[in-house]
Amino acid sequence: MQPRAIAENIYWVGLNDRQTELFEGLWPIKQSGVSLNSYLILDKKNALIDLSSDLMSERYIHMLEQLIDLAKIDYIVLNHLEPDHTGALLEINRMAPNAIFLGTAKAREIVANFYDLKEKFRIVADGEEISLGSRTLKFAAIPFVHWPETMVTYAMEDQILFSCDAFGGYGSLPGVIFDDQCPDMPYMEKEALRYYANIVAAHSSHTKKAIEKLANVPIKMIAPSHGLIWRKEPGRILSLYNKWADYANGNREKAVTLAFGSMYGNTRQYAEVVMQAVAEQGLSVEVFDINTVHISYILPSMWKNQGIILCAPTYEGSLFPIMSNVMNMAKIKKITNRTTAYFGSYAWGSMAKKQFETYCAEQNWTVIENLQFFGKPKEPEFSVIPDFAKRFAEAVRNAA
Ligand SMILES: Cc1cc2nc3c(=O)[nH]c(=O)nc-3n(C[C@H](O)[C@H](O)[C@H](O)COP(=O)(O)O)c2cc1C
Repeated sequence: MQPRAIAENIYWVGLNDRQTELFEGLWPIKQSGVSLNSYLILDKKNALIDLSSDLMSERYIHMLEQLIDLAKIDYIVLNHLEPDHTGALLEINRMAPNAIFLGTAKAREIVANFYDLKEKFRIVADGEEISLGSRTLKFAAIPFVHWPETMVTYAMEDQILFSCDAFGGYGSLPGVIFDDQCPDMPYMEKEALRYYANIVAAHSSHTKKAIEKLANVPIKMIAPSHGLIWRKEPGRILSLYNKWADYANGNREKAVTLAFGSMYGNTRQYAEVVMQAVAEQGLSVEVFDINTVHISYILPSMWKNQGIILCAPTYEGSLFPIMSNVMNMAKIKKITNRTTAYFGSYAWGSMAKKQFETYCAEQNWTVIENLQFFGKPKEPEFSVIPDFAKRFAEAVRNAA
């Protein structure tokens, strides 16, 4: 894509990353892609806000050169030091010798260690303002959304919030950059939730604090570092992030995530019947076959839903390893206080039940059922499902 003006003399200089298979080495983005948004403000002093990855530096520099001689850049604002925004830093630094980097004190520490860049860095305080000439930039620290050094930059006269990873989402930009131009908002919002659950969710209390800190700031536009620029409805992405952050504390959807894995079909067959019974209790059930569906796509469902049912067999004395990965990731992402159940097949002896119990105690998950069956599920195991579904639905509905 080519640079686009988002306001007078303020440009989006972003790129779609369609090459990276796994964002952060973990999260599949091959199908959705992700945009790496950077912004250039031309004024008496010229400022660049966030950069791009090392993979993209050549194309990124080419984009910038359409707008400015890089030697004329005065400030480079580093809202966040993750390498998807800073990989191009050394190359840019070489081509923009007159630029001073701006960031928090923590950003200075990180930049010194990641890029050996110790000179040319000016620490900006929380709330500090810098005049570019006709425009003023104001900086606000939002630590741990999602690294400790993170801040946002606010263009005061234009009321544009350059929010970096906050309020961002996966999904490459579909030839347009604004929310009001996007042909498929439900898709972009779904990808924003996946991004939230994968990247931000574990830091939800900090996200809430950031949203509260920004509550009285008049915002006409939110320009994040990934995904669409929110021009028509900046309040929309703010309220979505607020809702998603609130799921950490309760008020989750009265709905169910059912994740199952199976080697030979016994557990899968049982999971299908459980799914049907729970759905017949009037709860919406989102089902994931963990053998093939990446955890990245399961986490958003687990994050928003109160009910989580896990079905997996025993493997080498333990829970099926892919299920252990699902549970471990849920733990890392601080998915706590859920209503849950486990079902799984085994053949000669198993610690799976016990492991599930221990896990639930740690995560403060309320266990409604924890049941194993020998080989193929049979009538006694099937007969308990209707009563389980009733108790489970009730517990989900009554959860705070
Ligand atoms: C590699 C392998 C390791 C297994 N390890 C155990 C085990 O340690 N304990 C056990 O009770 N069953 C074990 N089983 C048996 C499975 O748990 C059993 O076949 C179960 O019915 C599989 O469920 P599924 O059809 O849903 O895959 C193992 C099976 C395989 C293939």
